[in-house]
Amino acid sequence: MVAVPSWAGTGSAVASFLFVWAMVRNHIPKELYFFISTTLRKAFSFLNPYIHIKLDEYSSERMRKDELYSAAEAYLSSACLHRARRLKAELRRKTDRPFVTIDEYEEVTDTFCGVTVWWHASKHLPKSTTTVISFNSSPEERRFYRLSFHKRHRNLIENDYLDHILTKGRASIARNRQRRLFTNNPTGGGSRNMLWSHVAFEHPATFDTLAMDPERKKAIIDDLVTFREGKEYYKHVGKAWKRGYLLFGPPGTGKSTMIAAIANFLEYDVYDLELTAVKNNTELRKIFLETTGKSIIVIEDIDCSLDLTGERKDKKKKHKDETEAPPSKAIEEVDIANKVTLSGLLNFIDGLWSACGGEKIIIFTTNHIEKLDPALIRRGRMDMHIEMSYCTFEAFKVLAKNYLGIENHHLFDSIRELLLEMKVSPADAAEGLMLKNSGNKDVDVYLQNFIENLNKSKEEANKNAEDMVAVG
Ligand SMILES: Nc1ncnc2c1ncn2[C@@H]1O[C@H](COP(=O)(O)OP(=O)(O)OP(=O)(O)O)[C@@H](O)[C@H]1O
Ligand SMILES: [Mg+2]
Repeated sequence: MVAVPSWAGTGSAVASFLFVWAMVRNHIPKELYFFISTTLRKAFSFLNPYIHIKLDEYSSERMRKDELYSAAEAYLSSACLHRARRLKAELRRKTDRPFVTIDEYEEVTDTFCGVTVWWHASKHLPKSTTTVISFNSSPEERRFYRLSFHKRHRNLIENDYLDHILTKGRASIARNRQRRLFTNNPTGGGSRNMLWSHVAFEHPATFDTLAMDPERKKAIIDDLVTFREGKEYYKHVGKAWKRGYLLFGPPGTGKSTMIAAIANFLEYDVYDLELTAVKNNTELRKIFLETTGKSIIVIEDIDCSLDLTGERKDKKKKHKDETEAPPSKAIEEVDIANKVTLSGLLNFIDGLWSACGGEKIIIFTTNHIEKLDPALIRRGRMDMHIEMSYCTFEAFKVLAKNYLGIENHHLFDSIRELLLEMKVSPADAAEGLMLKNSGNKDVDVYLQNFIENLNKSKEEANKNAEDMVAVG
């Protein structure tokens, strides 16, 4: 362990002085006490070339954990842990791995641009510890770090090193945090305080395992990277830092799998929003405000969630059907108070509120893009429309690699031909390639079965088509 340098020999002199000082301080007038202590502090700081910066666990203005403290904690745990002898491990809430950091009263060194600094972990003990025995954890206990360095490096440390700590610490926190999958609780019910419930997000899908045309996959990844790194750009052009993706296509083509792959790629949390459980637009806004940055807000099967197109169609119908009595204004107002409307949803996506809380991705999925109101999915709201299609040969190759571990095979040509003629969803293709617990791991057999099944489906499809023609 390395300690902040001190002068040999002065230690015992200072200790004796402090002892005498503690004895006499209660017997001298207050004014004299303040005069002596101020003079002594000045003298010590003149002689001591080291500067100390204290990083408190809780910020003074709000009773919440200070971000710089948390960043320093994560930074020390990832960059300086190997130099510490006394460590502390704890299982923190919302994580599934022990978090190891330096223990209290331990000191470690760090080097930045050739300059050595000292980090000392400590804590303020609660005032009551000496007199009261408490069975609760000490609520007054406040941990802090003291960062010490030579005064000639003051500019470097204050301007660059603290920034470095913040950036590296934040990155380390993002890397190690357990990501979460949220779902909204029904609003208007009993648990009004808890708008979202969550579980650990553990979906294993990645872009490597996603069966899709490689070029289209690359275009999506590039788009995501541009978004993730676009903080300054979005600020510069005056846009909220958010991006919308519309995933559309038949069932089993990988829309939900794509969402999981995006979340894993960006390391974002996922908020799975069930619109039918939201009472009205006001509740929707509250729910939105409870989401955090670095998150994906998903509305699956948006065409089924609500009759979002109904609002506009009803108005048109009302004009056409003049014999029907118009609903009273009061009924209309009650109706709006009890449902999420298209305009409420549009506000949610890109109204003033949408810029709150950091970067966000909004994803809608649908099997029926044609049913959606164009206003909902116009560019700017849903910036990228991604069609998830039936299995192409390129997509099949990804599945074959994932499921069977092969990149080429003499039966691939026949499969290519069949996939050109047939509409097979990746979900069906994946099911056909899944190694069952039959003990038979022969790839030839699996591919042969796969081809046979495709041929059977083809024959059935042809027969159905012929029947239809005959009936017609
Ligand atoms: N493109 C794909 N790549 C890899 N696996 C896929 C793909 N599409 C489907 N699958 C497999 O099929 C299963 C179902 O896919 P998924 O739920 O993503 O389809 P979906 O498009 O969301 O369907 P739905 O419209 O019914 O919600 C997944 O668990 C996955 O194993
Ligand atoms: Mg789905």
